[in-house]
Amino acid sequence: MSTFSQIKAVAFDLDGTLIDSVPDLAAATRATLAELNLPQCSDDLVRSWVGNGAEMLMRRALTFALDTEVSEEQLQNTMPRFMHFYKQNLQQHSVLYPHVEAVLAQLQQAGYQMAIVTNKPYEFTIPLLKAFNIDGYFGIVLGGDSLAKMKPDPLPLQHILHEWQLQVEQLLMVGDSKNDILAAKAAKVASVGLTYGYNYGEDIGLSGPDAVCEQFSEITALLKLRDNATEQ
Ligand SMILES: O=C(O)COP(=O)(O)O
Ligand SMILES: [Mg+2]
Repeated sequence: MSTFSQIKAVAFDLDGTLIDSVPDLAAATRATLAELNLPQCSDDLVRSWVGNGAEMLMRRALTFALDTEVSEEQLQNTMPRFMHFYKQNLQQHSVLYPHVEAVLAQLQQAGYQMAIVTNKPYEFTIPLLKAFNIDGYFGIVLGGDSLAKMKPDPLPLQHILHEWQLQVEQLLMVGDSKNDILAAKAAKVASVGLTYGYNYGEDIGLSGPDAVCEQFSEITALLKLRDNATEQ
């Protein structure tokens, strides 16, 4: 029996999995640093800082710009400015990755339950899903601040298992970061690692997901769905 044969529900990561959000995260980071008269950062640097939520992104940005550990006070003073700038432009430059919409539609049609498990703050997650018109696919949406702990902690996936009364063999986590794979392993659910996203510049295969995909459309083949998502 294949690892994926009993899957009934899929939990998707958001940034670097469904949406290439770095351009807008980077713009908000730069606007925040500019306001503080601090040195600027490239999209590539920001890409290497994404993965542990907005606060950690800003902590990494400030540590880079100040060239020293940032104080808790400075971080807490800066966060509202970053949140303000990002909220203003959540999807100006961000895009859905290829085939995302078609695959989600196909999975929905095939009867899979779908959820979002992101480390992004919840207040940004819903507007972003709505902006790309994919919010209707997800029965549960968890942001990094929705529960007491975020990925790589297993809590968000355990929450989904509990809410949907699933056995561990029935849930699949799909993500681009080792935080997704570690969370899946800790929750004892299967995982797929995507190579095109953000993983601190590391090879996602090194985290040991059950499968590695180069494109989102490969998920349908893993779940043995007829692959018509990309046949248009
Ligand atoms: O906001 C982040 O740092 C990462 O978000 P993600 O969990 O959707 O990849
Ligand atoms: Mg991600």
